[in-house]
Amino acid sequence: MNIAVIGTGYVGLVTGVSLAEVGHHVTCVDVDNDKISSLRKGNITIWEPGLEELLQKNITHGKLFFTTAHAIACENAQIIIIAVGTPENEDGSANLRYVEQAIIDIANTITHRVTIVVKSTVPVGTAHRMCTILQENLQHGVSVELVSNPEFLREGSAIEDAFRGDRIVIGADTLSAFDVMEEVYRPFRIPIYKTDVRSAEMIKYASNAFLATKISFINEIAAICEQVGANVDLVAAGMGMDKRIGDKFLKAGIGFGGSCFPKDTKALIQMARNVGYDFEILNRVVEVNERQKVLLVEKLLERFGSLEGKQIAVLGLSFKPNTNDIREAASITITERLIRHGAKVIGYDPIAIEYAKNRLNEQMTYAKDLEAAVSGCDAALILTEWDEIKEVDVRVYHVMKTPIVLDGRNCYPPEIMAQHHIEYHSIGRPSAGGQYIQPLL
Ligand SMILES: NC(=O)C1=CN([C@@H]2O[C@H](COP(=O)(O)OP(=O)(O)OC[C@H]3O[C@@H](n4cnc5c(N)ncnc54)[C@H](O)[C@@H]3O)[C@@H](O)[C@H]2O)C=CC1
Ligand SMILES: O=C(O)[C@H]1O[C@H](OP(=O)(O)OP(=O)(O)OC[C@H]2O[C@@H](n3ccc(=O)[nH]c3=O)[C@H](O)[C@@H]2O)[C@H](O)[C@@H](O)[C@@H]1O
Repeated sequence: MNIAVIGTGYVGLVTGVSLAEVGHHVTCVDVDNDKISSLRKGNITIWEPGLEELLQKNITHGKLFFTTAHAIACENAQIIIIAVGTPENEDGSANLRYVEQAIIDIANTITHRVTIVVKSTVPVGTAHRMCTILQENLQHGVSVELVSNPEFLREGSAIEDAFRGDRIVIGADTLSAFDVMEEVYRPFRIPIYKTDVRSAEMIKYASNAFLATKISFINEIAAICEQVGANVDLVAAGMGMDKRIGDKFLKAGIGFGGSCFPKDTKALIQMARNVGYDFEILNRVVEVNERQKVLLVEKLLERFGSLEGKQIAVLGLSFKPNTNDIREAASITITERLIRHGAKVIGYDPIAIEYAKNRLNEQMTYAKDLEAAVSGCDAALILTEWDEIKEVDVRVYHVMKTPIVLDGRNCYPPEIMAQHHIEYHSIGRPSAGGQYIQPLL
């Protein structure tokens, strides 16, 4: 099929590449000239394992094209997928100006019947509202169908998610729209869940909010574990063995970041507020997360009293491993706070440094590797559980002025750190690690 994708951010690009990979003819359009010229050369801006190779392969095979002209992208398209950003407004609600502009761009361009797919995360009712705007701006005689098809991929494993996701959600009002979407996604062999448009829009927010709730829940359990001498990792493993609970998204740490959980939780709270409902649990999920993000700084202040003149290494800058994305990463809040308390901060990340440089506090400096980062430091904070950090020989911390490690991602067994005489503070675990008894299966 001929498919146009509007917006070549993270989601638009992964969508374009994966649809081309299964044999569709895809043209991606973006208003950002630099992005398009870089993508045409086969270069990606947000690093993702395997993405650049698939991009280059599909460009070379003539299945994937990039343009800045909506008319070129939409000319022969049977499907137009909207994958533009929906950032946060000041009050937490979703800002729809890019989606609205994309709809106008489409309306100004198409001269034939087409199915328009909203993949951007949008509040319930948006697709129907966009349909009205579209009808008002369409050229005479053209008819369109509007479909909601929210995206569930995760950064860092987007290719895996695109080809092996748990479900594809399609919200539509007509059987013909479902038929078209089934044709688009049939090659992926992923279960398709068909529903009405508004429910599809809500599935996206409810899913992200539920996952965020699991994270804040386990972080609260971690806070209690620290007080009562239990080990949150062992608790989560034991809970996760119950299939009704599941073992995913129960990793305690320094809270959730990234371009979606923080904004989507707030947007759902706002969506509820607009209809007079106070989403109490979700309010608390967000509050717990704000507290969790600065927990390591609190622990550091408790340990040192003052951070004035202290040299602190920050290990891991991206919001999670396997991406160079630092949007809403804990590293932003933590480095700001450390610098405000008078600390000197030196950062290290396996791949996010270049991306981080313009976005983190300008007083921060960067190291070429982990050893250089911690060398001579008063303390090291671990913010992202990169394999490189988890698998390092922990004796590297002996090059510090004082080997004090505050681990926001529970990367090491506390016993090992104790054996190597490293002062070690992690999340929700007693410093001796707690007793681990293998379950009898
Ligand atoms: N980043 C992620 O992992 C996920 C994001 N989502 C959702 O997908 C949507 C897109 O997210 P990202 O890709 O991260 O956004 P992004 O903000 O990184 O990229 C959006 C792109 O759209 C382009 N654009 C804006 N208006 C345009 C127009 N009228 N015509 C053509 N191009 C236009 C921008 O220049 C930009 O390159 C959001 O609603 C987000 O919530 C959903 C699942 C995962
Ligand atoms: O809507 C979106 O944009 C996407 O948001 C998340 O994906 P993503 O933000 O890429 O990353 P996650 O793996 O979900 O991690 C988000 C944050 O939660 C944190 N996290 C995750 C899991 C966990 O157990 N504990 C925990 O603290 C991570 O460190 C990270 O900061 C969802 O997992 C995707 O399904 C969704 O499509």
